[in-house]
Amino acid sequence: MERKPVKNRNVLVVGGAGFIGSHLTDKLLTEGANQIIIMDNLFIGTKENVEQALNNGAILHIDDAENQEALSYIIEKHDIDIVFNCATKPLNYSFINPSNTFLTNVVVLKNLLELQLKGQFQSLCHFSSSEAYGSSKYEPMDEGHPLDPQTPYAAGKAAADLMLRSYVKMFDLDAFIVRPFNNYGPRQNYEGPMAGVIPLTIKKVLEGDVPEIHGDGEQTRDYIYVEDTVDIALKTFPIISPGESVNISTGQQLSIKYVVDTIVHVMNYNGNITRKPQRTADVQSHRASTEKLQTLIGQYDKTPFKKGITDTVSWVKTEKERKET
Ligand SMILES: Cc1cn([C@H]2C[C@H](O)[C@@H](COP(=O)(O)OP(=O)(O)O[C@H]3O[C@H](CO)[C@@H](O)[C@H](O)[C@H]3O)O2)c(=O)[nH]c1=O
Repeated sequence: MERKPVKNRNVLVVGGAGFIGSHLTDKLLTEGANQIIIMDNLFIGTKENVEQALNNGAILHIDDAENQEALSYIIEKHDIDIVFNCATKPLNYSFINPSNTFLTNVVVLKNLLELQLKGQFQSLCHFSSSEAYGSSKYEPMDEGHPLDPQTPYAAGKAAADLMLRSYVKMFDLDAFIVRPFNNYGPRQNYEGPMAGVIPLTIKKVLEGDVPEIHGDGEQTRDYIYVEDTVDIALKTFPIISPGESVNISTGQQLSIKYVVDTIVHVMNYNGNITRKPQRTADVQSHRASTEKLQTLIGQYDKTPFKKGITDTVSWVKTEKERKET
């Protein structure tokens, strides 16, 4: 399968002002996409995330992709060729509003598939999540690993994946799935109950608060730096077949205890670390197989974890200072 790359094409990034979406938008600019359109409801995304992209010619529509009419209007207006779907609600929002989290993950993709079926655009790259696998049944987890979601967030991701595959089989659409494992890096939300362990720990240390480890800290994740994720997604874009999925990860398993220890070490923090009960329905262990990714794009030098953490700490610091002045 050969798909024309993004250069000179009109691209829509749904959820393009969010964490992964905004980095993807930046990367699309450097890859020479023609028009770059961002659609975001700013639920968790921010205008600041795309400030630079907007200065470089990207266009932002603040609107909700759960509204099919609004989505259709944007796609038609800008004569979109390719859609990247990065829209989602945070996993931790599952605790506050489970049905809404589930539905966002399903409805946005459903709308996109319906519009693609009507011929409104050519190609669809859907950003799913490793969470759709649930805890590992075996490791390394390849793309054939069962989908066994443990949260409504993950159930929405899994349902969306199945819907995409069925539309490809039945209607021969040009749509595929990239499956990032845990992303971290600049622009990841560090505020409040929806923040992930890396940005929240950094924020706590900066504010003189005590970082927390949930459970025994032995649960593992496969962390990848966000700029690597979007670079890899665009490298796979021209070659991955419709209906296929590919893991985006390092294949390196880190315990949460190791993650928190690395952050406090980088930040020279010698204070306490509190233990909290393990989060309900938490994934216990994740380690991805990167075999398929390597077959597609070859060897890829990923950002070393400590370097990625150092850059993330710098970003949170600068961002907090900017907000406080
Ligand atoms: C916020 C926080 C979390 N934890 C624990 C809970 C989990 O066992 C582990 C990782 O939690 P989180 O950082 O929330 O990440 P996780 O549950 O893996 O989910 C993330 O990664 C998923 C996979 O990329 C994404 O689909 C989700 O949107 C994203 O939220 O760290 C702590 O030990 N301390 C903390 O302060």
